[in-house]
Amino acid sequence: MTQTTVQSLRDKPAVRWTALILVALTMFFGYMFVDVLSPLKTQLEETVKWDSTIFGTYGSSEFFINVFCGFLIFAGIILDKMGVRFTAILSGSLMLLGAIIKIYALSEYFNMGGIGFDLLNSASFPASAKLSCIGFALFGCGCEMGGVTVSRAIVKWFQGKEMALAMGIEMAIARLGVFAVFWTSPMISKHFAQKGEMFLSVQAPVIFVGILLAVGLILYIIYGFMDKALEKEQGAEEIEEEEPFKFSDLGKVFGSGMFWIVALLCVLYYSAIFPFQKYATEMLSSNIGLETETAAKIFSMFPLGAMFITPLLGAFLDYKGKGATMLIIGAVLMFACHATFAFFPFNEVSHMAAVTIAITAIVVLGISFSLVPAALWPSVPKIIDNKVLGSAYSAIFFIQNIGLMSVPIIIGRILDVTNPNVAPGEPKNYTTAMIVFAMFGVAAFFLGFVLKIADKKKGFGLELPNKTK
Ligand SMILES: NCCCC[C@H](N)C(=O)NCC(=O)O
Repeated sequence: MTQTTVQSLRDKPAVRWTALILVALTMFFGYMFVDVLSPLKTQLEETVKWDSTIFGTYGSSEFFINVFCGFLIFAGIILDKMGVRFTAILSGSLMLLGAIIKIYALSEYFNMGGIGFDLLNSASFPASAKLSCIGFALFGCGCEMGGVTVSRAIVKWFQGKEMALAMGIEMAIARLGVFAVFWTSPMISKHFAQKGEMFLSVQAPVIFVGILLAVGLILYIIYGFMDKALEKEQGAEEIEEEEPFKFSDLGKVFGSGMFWIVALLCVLYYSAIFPFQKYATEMLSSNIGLETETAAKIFSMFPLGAMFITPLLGAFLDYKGKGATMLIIGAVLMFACHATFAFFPFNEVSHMAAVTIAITAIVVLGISFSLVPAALWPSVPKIIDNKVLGSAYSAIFFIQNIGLMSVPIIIGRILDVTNPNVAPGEPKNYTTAMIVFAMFGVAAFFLGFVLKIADKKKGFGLELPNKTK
């Protein structure tokens, strides 16, 4: 007798990978938006008078609502209660709304006294920066909510299959967004600066990525149809993730010691990555004496390297394991890169040698940024009950966001204090700032060890492969 097995949508590779591409592309546009102004720090200093502290506050503002209003916790609750497709569309809408506000904040019309300018303007903090912060904070709600939702969507489609590979590819696509924006943003900016359109030189890159975010929202809506079809098909089948959210879930998450180790490792590691991205272009220009466009292109190798290696490491983790070890090595490499920029005497070697060493350090950071995310995120389902996974990712992001919010302000302040007489646009001394970034690597390294020991004792399987069939 022959038996026919009915394939579910998630069993069809073409369908589940299409679902992945749809959600990942929106994150691609989101990550472009996150760093759209990062390569333009010097131009912002000259055009809209943002000093390093203001720029740092702007960088931090992405996380204001997530941290101060605990939005990320709500995001987890919304995700658990309303499901992936509602949350995806909500997050895409918030990202777009934030982008529109930021576009307005950087417009010539607004900065020449347009609606809301007088209300927001003050000598110490320009209106353009305040309104950009408001827009970026709303965008940040959407982007982080999107991140949690995408992780959840991947678990939904890929659990027991190529889950780490899928997460790795999703992150690789997001990294490609960072790479893309470090090329396009200075190019668009230069085009308008050469025409003497100074406001457009900082606003046009934001408009460009804002349009991409509108496309991203459409992709989330299309994903929503796929998600609905999957749910309809699964019907009354037991679906673990569909359990309604209960507040006691948060207690379960926060009560787990392993959760805290992972969350602290995450905040320490990422605090030396995303905030660094905001300053990297100016740091490279200052340390090596490069033009903004060239410095941004050198830095773009960081996400590019991470993009190629993350999926490979995801696949390695699926088939071979060694997640905790990967986290430790990633922390060491991150320290090595930041320490190089803190201590290497770039001005005492030839320009060629300085550029080569800078590129090598950036590539090393890229490898680190492949190892850690590829191992960290797929580890969460191993230490946390599936039923509270949405809340767990949100809680980790919440703790991570506290670091991502604080560090840019701290670095901005350090730069202003350690460069008291440096005129806008002039090279800055980045030594102290880079030492701070390097210290995060040291702390992450120790936590990686704690995690590995705890895993060995409790047997969560962080060093084991993911693939079950
Ligand atoms: N918006 C930029 C920061 C994204 C932080 C996000 N919570 C995250 O950790 N994403 C995972 C990653 O490795 O990019």
